[in-house]
Amino acid sequence: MSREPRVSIHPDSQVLMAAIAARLVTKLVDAQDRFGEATVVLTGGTVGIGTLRAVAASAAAPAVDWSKVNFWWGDERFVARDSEDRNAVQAQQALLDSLDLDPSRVHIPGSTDEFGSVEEAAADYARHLAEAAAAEHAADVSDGRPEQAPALPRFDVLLLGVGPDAHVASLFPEMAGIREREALVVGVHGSPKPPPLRISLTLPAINTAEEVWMVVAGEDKAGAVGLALAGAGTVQVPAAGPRGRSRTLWLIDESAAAKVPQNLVRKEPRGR
Ligand SMILES: O=C1O[C@H](COP(=O)(O)O)[C@@H](O)[C@H](O)[C@H]1O
Repeated sequence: MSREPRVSIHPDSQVLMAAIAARLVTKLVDAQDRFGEATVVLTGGTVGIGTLRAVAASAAAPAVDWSKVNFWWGDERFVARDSEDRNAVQAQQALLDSLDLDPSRVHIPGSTDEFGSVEEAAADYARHLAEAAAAEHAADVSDGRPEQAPALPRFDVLLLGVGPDAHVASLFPEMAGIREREALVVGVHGSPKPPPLRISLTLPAINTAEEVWMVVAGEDKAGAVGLALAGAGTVQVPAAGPRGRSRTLWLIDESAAAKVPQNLVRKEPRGR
């Protein structure tokens, strides 16, 4: 499979979110068949949270063993733990609270209730990721070879919304986070979109995912989507940077697709 993006265009945002939900359920079931568990990295934003609502409404959702799904977040807002601004709080309300999850598999970045600075919360999230990676590695290495554990667990699928300014996760144009090439998690100061303090995976972390799904709807996103797919620079257009190891999918609606280069367009039939 190619790391180059593939674009699937859906008639409107409702059809889009139902289609992403169906794909996500299938992906999680497939990963559980293969590995005995599945790992998803969630996004905030309109389509990200709407997709979780669509999963909650899906007749296929019980096909997933939700107690064996590992949840991580691509970014989180550094505010109080129960703030409605938190991507995790929105995800819990949309879906997670209605599922029979294993709480030890739900990895929410820290909040102002636990940490005095966004850097401490980012370091803690990186530590959690490394611990999960080490545990996964220990379970995998059966022949006793002393290989070094990776710093990140396997991400089967990683979802990303895109802002009108082309930000992904909390990596904003021209800011330090999108320029980061070493750290896997960063603390973000001065986010142009409130709230100003955030924790984010970086591109080096995002691009370890097996599949990256860019989930976008609305005409206010058309410019960002068009630039990202036309190959703009990642620092100026962060949405141009994400690449899954085996697949990069842009799942978008017609309004968001208005400026997509024609050679990349593939329209999904209504209802998919
Ligand atoms: O702030 C954020 O924004 C983006 C996109 O949000 P949208 O409401 O414009 O769809 C989101 O993907 C990201 O996770 C979030 O923290």
